[in-house]
Amino acid sequence: MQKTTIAILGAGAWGIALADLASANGHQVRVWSRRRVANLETVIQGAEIILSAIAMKGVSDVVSQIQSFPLSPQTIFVTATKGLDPKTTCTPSQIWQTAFPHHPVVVLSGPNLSKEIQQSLPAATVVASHNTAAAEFVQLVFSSPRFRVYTNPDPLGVELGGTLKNIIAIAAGVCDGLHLGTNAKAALVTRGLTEMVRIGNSWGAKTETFYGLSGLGDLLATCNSPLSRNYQVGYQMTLGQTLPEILANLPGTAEGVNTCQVLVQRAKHHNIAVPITEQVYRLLQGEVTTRQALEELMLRDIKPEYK
Ligand SMILES: NC(=O)C1=CN([C@@H]2O[C@H](COP(=O)(O)OP(=O)(O)OC[C@H]3O[C@@H](n4cnc5c(N)ncnc54)[C@H](O)[C@@H]3O)[C@@H](O)[C@H]2O)C=CC1
Ligand SMILES: O=C(CO)COP(=O)(O)O
Repeated sequence: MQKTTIAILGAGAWGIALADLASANGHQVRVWSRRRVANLETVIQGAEIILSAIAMKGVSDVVSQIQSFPLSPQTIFVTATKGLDPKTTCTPSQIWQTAFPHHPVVVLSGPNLSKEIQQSLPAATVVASHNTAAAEFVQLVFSSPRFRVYTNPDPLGVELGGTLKNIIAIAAGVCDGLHLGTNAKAALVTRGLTEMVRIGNSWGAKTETFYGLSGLGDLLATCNSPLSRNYQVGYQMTLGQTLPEILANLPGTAEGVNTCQVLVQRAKHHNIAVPITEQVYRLLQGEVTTRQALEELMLRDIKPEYK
């Protein structure tokens, strides 16, 4: 394909990994971060794709900065952030789409631990949009023999898969830290997926999306890897560290911590049962120990598997 100009916003682990993938495919890549000298307006000038790999806490601010700059009407926005806005509970793609209603917005999400991608290990991801042509264009830009990119027409489901699994990954870290065994881990991940589908459906996402790469795929990756920062938060809580201590030493962002808080609010408001999320929330708040959280989950009222 022809050379594309891509502006990558966010020079964290994921922004740099995506920049390297696009550069390796011969595209012209410019990276912006709040800590670099490059000016945001200059970086996005003339870009055919603006890809955001900014942590959730910075998304709204960067979106409003970009709103004041001139843009080509063809510019495609790609969002790779996995979080929820604490004020509005909106997803990052909803924030981008509201700010730029006439531009295509594509969600990029999948089982993509950046450290493995930086080691050139093979991986697959999903690009999802209501604008099929835009998703196919982004698919071409990033596809390579070591990065297999699928398209999907359910951006909300793809985005929520990547966002909601972070909470289950915290719980999985607890499960491994307490040495609860393989049966417990399988039960947690499976019931976690049920919880993700329940939340996703109430939001308007499709069930089948959660059984794909961006849902089950990302859940398997992050619930089974010490490379996942969210998993690390849960694991280290079993070692008796406090949340502020863990976060102070964590390499990068664990979005699940904030997502959990936002989700508990939203679930209460919409009357959705989220027992695992609730226990992770109470644990992060210091209201229960890891053992008490486990006990609360195991002693819930018995019920049918699907209801
Ligand atoms: N690292 C990974 O394996 C993957 C991460 N993600 C997601 O990508 C996002 C970024 O993750 P990482 O790069 O790993 O995190 P990181 O902590 O390494 O980097 C975060 C980036 O966001 C920027 N940022 C933070 N607050 C900001 C603000 N207020 N204004 C402007 N920029 C701000 C930082 O400067 C940095 O460039 C997260 O939502 C994460 O869930 C998604 C897939 C894989
Ligand atoms: O989302 C990820 C891999 O797909 C990265 O997970 P963590 O944010 O938990 O490190």
